[in-house]
Amino acid sequence: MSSIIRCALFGSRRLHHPALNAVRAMSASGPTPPFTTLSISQPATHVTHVELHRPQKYNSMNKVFWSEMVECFNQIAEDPECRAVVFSAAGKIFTSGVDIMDMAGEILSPDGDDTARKSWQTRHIIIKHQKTFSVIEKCPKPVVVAVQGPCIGAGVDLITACDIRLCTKDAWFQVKEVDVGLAADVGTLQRLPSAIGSRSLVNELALTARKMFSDEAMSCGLVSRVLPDKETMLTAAMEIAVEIAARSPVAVQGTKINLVYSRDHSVSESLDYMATWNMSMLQTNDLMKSAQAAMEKKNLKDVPFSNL
Ligand SMILES: CCC/C=C/C=C/C(=O)SCCNC(=O)CCNC(=O)[C@H](O)C(C)(C)COP(=O)(O)OP(=O)(O)OC[C@H]1O[C@@H](n2cnc3c(N)ncnc32)[C@H](O)[C@@H]1OP(=O)(O)O
Repeated sequence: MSSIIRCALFGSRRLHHPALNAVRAMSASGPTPPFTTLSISQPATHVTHVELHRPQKYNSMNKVFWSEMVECFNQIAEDPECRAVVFSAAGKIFTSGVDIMDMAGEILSPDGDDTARKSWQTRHIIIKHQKTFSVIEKCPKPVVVAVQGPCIGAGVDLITACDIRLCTKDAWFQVKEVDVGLAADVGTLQRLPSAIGSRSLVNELALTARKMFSDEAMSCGLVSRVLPDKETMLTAAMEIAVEIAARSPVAVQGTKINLVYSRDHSVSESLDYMATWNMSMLQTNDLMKSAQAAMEKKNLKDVPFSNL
């Protein structure tokens, strides 16, 4: 386990279920050093909570956020203690997207003596920023995201890289990029179509930048639940994360990896990948432990699975 995550975890109270107690432990007072935009805690066994913490700046994404996310999720991916993640944002606004004041210089004035060099540098910058959300998808631990209020621009890029999306009744989503003169370039156009399922709706949202409110987000499948307020939503997110974390990490992480793979490949390729995956993963002790617990009608939360 990395020193940053360890410090974050052991610095916070170690609570177990029920989810409500865990949610109380989730209200962070500020970012967890050395991070300056993220607060990390362990509200329940094997569950890591990552909170975007710039509420005074509408949780906008400044330069340091884009690299801290990569550092944070790479550490979570490597942390055998973590089996599920809740991602949320402090305050009343989930995010207002990219921090326009902090980021404009980097995006609009790339270094380079000529167009070729400036273009090369710009390409490098875009790819670097794409990694900020791709790390969520590449992390084998499932990520439950909880959205309250506005989720704008890069916020949509972020949530579409997560595995399970919940929101509050007052949440709204906006693919804002065309309003600020650019085509969204860090994940929305690539991931939103499979998150929603209707190409026509994705096209409408991305081409007009109209706001989509929580009832429509629910009916089109962008979120799987709408909760009345933030506390109820965080409780629900925690309950889901605790359920996931109670199950075999071999089964859970294999499921996430194969779900992501099958989204991007044919059924035939995905079945082939699955067979290769499970030819070794079926040899886990967790299979027998889980089957025995099912036969004995035992709660999986009481079955000890080794860390992966
Ligand atoms: C290579 C990287 C690629 C990444 C691309 C990402 C693209 C995007 O994210 S596009 C979206 C960019 N964001 C916006 O356009 C911001 C939209 N903001 C809003 O819609 C509203 O501000 C909001 C709904 C969040 C809040 O509305 P409210 O009426 O409550 O407040 P305002 O008076 O509008 O704003 C208050 C001050 O906050 C400043 N602000 C808000 N958002 C941002 C932001 N993203 N970046 C920087 N500053 C922001 C706003 O300018 C006001 O400042 P001031 O006038 O100094 O009080």
